[in-house]
Amino acid sequence: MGTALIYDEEMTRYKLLWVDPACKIEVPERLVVSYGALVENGLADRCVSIPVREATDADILLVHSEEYLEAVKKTPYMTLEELKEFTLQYGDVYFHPNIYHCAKLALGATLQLVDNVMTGKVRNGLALVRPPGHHSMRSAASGFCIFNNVAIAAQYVKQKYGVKRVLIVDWDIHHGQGVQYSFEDDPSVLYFSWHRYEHQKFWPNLRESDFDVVGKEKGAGSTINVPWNKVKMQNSDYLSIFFHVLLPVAYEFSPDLVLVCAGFDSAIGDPEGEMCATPDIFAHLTHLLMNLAGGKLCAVLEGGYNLKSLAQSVCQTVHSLLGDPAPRPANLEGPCNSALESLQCVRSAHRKYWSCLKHAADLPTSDISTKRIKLAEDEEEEKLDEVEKEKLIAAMVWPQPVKRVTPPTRTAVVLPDGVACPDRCKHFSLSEDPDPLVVQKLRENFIKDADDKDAVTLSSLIALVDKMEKNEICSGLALVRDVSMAMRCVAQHATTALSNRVLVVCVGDGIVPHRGTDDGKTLVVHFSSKESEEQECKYLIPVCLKKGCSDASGFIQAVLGLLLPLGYEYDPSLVLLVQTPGSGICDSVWQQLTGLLQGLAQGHILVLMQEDERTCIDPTCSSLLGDAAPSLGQLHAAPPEDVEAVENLRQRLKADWKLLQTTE
Ligand SMILES: COCC(O)(O)CCCCCNCCCN
Ligand SMILES: [Zn+2]
Repeated sequence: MGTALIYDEEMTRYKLLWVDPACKIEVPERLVVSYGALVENGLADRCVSIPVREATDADILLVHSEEYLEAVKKTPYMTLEELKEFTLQYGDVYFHPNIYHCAKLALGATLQLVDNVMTGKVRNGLALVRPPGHHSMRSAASGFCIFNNVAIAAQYVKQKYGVKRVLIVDWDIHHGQGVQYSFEDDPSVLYFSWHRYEHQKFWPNLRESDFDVVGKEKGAGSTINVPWNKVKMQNSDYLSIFFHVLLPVAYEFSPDLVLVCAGFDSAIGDPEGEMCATPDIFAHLTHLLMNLAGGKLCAVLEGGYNLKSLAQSVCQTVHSLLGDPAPRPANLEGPCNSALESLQCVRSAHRKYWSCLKHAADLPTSDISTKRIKLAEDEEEEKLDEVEKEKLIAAMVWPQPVKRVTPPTRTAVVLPDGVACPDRCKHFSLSEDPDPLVVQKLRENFIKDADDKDAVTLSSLIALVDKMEKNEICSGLALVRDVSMAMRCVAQHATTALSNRVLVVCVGDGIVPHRGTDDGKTLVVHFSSKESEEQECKYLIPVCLKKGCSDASGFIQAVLGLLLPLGYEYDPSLVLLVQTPGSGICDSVWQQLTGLLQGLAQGHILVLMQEDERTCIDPTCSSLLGDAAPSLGQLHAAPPEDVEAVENLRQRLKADWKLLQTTE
């Protein structure tokens, strides 16, 4: 299934008609450069183009009041003076004779996207719209917003499709208070927002944007606010919040649909956000959400005012929606102290609502928190006047995102004779006879007793890994007689011949290679049900789960809160995913794991399985080909000893792996 792109240039036909410093950044060029970049990068053509429609009164009244709608209906006929007058009653927003028409198109575009995803015409999509929506309230416009596109979309799908649970992820740098107010007592809509806050000093300056506002009555726990109390947040800060707050809760909640308030003012260069996360981070944020809700994801443009980083961020998002491998998450180091403080506060505020956070630490008591100590340079910066600051931010530079080309072959498979090659995969076998020297070396190193057939298989695997290295093949699956031998052989080849870093993820009670873990060339994470006899060290991490991988909740929480942070910080060039017999892992959990790991190593993942594991071939290939994994359903509480085990492991390892930190 494809990716929808919904855009109409009519939505560029309104703008600020008078002087207002607060609104001058919201310009039509925002849409023009975003759509233009999608066309220029050949992304628009790869999407399914869906026409916008005008929202009806009924659509608008799902969230807004009659009196507000009636008032807005009058604006097309107002003089300039009347428009200015009308605008004064609201904050940081402006009206224009054509903005009501455009607001109906923006909402209509959003609902068209939702309809096409819910009816299965497309898997996911992006609506490129303005005016944005997440600040507008039942009876008030606010923050450039007229109708609350995403809030209305959530009510719309509940009403029209009987959707039980909707997740709204708001990665715009402003708090979408309008969305929060619409669902604060509604447990069926989980609203997550991070936002520049600076202890309430940043717009919209609301007390209810802080981490301890969690929703009301039945909705308690279904509002997650992550305040950024400092600017210059980076990729590591954003990913830490995904790994240790949003994803664990989202998987427990198990939404039927994911809506994204896709504001890109959280990217570097933006005058509003003043953050330092680079546009390629949206490739990962999008990818990490794409295995929820069976892949049903609707992204709707909100903010984003640096035309360069906006265009790049929009392209990164659409690349991921199309299933293109994400760029490697380079140079992640770990969250800054302020982000860590917010992380700890949010996890503590929500531990009584979400079993995945039950073991979260208390609120930070440290009085050295960034709250009270105004660091010298901050005061220094504050002295800079607005104009100076804007010049500094506009002058910010960052690396051009790497080109994201999908290799000619998406998934290659090495199968025993007689096993059919799944659709859309390419059967991989040695084009010519294996090089006798290679076979000789293999025999010496790996195949003492085994027969020549192994030699052929192993040399096929080496050839396959070489082609992945050259980006001719993206991912691979191999069924082998002896997975441990194959694992050691591939790991050795990849680390020595190709001088790469290899992340080896072992699932099941099989044998684990010890090689390569001391020099950091290999990072082995081994999930099993048995206490390991292996000596744990920085690069050899045994994860013992009571019920092994058979308990979906315990396993997936270990993947989200431990394996992904490790993998992203390690940043391998190849992922080796090995399933040894007796893992007990079920297909849908295995597919979630395979899907999530493709955010690493530009999607270069090689799956090794025992040759008699025939039932696993199709689900594995489906995931390797980029299909969304099936939803796991609402997750019950993980076995306490498993949560404990992962928590203890995180505490022990966080000195070496900064992305594992969840407390100051
Ligand atoms: C949903 O709209 C997207 C948005 O969240 O980006 C709107 C931001 C309004 C920002 C209002 N203050 C501007 C002050 C200028 N220095
Ligand atoms: Zn914003």
